[in-house]
Amino acid sequence: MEAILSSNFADFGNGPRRAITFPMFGDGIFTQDGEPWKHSRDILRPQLFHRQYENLDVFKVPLDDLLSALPEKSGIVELQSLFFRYTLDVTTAFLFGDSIRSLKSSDNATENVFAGAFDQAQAYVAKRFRLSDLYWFIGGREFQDACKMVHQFADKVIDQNLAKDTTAGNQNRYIFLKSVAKSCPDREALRGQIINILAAGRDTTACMLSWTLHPHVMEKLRAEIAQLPPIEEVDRAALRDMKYLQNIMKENAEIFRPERWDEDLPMNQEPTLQKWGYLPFNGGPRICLGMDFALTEVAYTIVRILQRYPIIKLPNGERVDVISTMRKLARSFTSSLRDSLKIRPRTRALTSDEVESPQAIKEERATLTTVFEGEDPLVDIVAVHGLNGDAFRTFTAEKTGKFWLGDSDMLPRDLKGQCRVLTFSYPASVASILGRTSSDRILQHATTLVAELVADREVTGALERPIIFLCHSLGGIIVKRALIYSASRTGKMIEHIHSIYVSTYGILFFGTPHQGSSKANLATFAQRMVALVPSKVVDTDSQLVSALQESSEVLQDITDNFVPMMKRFRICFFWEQEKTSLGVKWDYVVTENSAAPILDNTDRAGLRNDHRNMCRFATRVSPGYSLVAATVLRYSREAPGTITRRWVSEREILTSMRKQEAMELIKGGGEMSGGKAKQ
Ligand code: HEM
Repeated sequence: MEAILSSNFADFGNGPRRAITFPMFGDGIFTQDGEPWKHSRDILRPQLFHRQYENLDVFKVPLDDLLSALPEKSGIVELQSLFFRYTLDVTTAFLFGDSIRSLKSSDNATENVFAGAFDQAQAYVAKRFRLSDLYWFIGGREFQDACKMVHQFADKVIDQNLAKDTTAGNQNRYIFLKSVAKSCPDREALRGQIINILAAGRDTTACMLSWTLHPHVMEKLRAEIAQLPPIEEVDRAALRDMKYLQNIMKENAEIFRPERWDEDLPMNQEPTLQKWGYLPFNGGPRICLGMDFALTEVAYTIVRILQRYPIIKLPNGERVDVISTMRKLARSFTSSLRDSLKIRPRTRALTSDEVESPQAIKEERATLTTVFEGEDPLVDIVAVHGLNGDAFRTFTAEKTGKFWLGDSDMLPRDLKGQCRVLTFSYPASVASILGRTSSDRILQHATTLVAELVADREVTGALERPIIFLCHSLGGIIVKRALIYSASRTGKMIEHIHSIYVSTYGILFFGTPHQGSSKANLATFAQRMVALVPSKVVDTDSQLVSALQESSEVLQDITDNFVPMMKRFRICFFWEQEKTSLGVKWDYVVTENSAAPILDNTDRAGLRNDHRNMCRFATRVSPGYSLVAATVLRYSREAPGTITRRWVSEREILTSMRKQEAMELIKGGGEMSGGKAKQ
């Protein structure tokens, strides 16, 4: 490869490429060789320099159009075809200064007729490539008409854009077309360059986008996105610093394990392989001129999509599969996904239909994600979301996308980086928790939380590090259940499970229904959660009442069992100070009485927000943020001393329990042997 692409470059030409593509591409960088090619490269190189798109402005309008073409909350969407339109829109925005906005246009609008003609002409060109020297077998009227339409449209857009007034506030805006026009002798030459770049930048980037949204990488990618500054401040440099995302973009279809790029690959052992082992953008003198542009475009698009839809999954039964057969490849020059990329994006909980499907519930696995890790952490801060919540979204401000748990400018900064922050994710739709088997489900999530935490802390050698829980809404019940479970596990073989109870120092409850000692309050809470997200937990009103009754009994039992151990923990209760729309009326989802019972030695405070938004802070000066941060900081400072002492006494207690058990065994054994001796 190195010889063909670089050292012996001059010995290899384009073969029949020019003749194959000329009817569509005309005279441009792809179809040229020798001196004309060198000249094109000289003209185009400075135009594709990263300074021209450093602030990412060129991507913004097309990206807004893409996001508005996606379902608002949840649903299934065929994304790959939207990506093809999107990359056409981005490339035209870059070339002409204004995007053709094919994503906004109706199907029969000129923009989409052009997009269709472009596809058709390109499909012919791809077929001609397969026949190589016999390319002329493929052509005919349809091909000619499609090429003509592409040229006519390009001419029209060129005319419109060249005629545009640059004095009306646009003088400083860089426009590719105008810069290239200065170096092109005539219209044909200019049109050629434009169509060549359009073809270079569209399918390639659309396919890369489709590949990058791979189900394996979502969780880790979300955590990296959560570390970004507010999206308005993100520029090309910030995207290049996203190590995991950059690795994902390098990954190929067959393997898809982005972590391998951080490993010592055999490819890195040898200088030639190092340079020539990775060739998606070609290498040598004809290396892709738009590589950096494409990587920036993909990175920014993925970040914005995942910020809007933290959960993206393939619908049940859908697979990620590369189109590898020649028949499918004939459709374009790039490898797209088999048939389509259907995904299920979600901003909120599943819709009622999806809630019903047991598969929808099963699909989501419980997981623990580390979203921040300081150098020498003194505490583990563990966030647990509530009903219909999400490990990231529950703690992310909707407008700014700020994820205050992981953002290095928010909580980690207030704790001087001396913490680890983790967030627990579990299936939390109304149907997956409330209802007849509530108690089993809550216990299942609680034990998973304990098991995941223990495993993580064991692996990182931090089993005795203090823990502070931050829990929203029903997440507080899961944490209480987890602590009850952990407290009860003292057997020799399961002592590690007990470590969560021993290490827990503080809990911040945000709108958790502690009830104010009445089951009616819990039933009301459950009913309100159902009202917020209508769901087919049950079919009839009477079933609903009895299901919620049962749920509220479960919540009540957990609360009762937790009371005796409360004095052991530092606790702060936060209640919502704003009402939530519950369909027909506005009300508190959890009342102050229930969320913040007045108890000795506990802190309590109101937060100026509604139930859903009470643990979302857009900036450090958002109402309530400093209160919450100060509480976590205070607990983090106090925790290490107390938890170290607790571990010392816990070890003594456990040792004496072991001794006691041994004594009882010996005693029991003695009686037995004594009995035998008597016989
Ligand atoms: C993921 C996206 C992309 C991939 C994988 C890719 C890949 C490639 C490859 C393999 C070539 C060499 C083609 C050949 O000579 O046979 C190439 C050339 C080229 N690419 Fe890209 N490309 C991408 C995006 C872009 C974008 C977005 C632009 C412009 C906005 C662009 C502009 C060019 C140009 C101008 C050349 C011609 C270079 C020359 O012949 O000297 N590419 N690209």
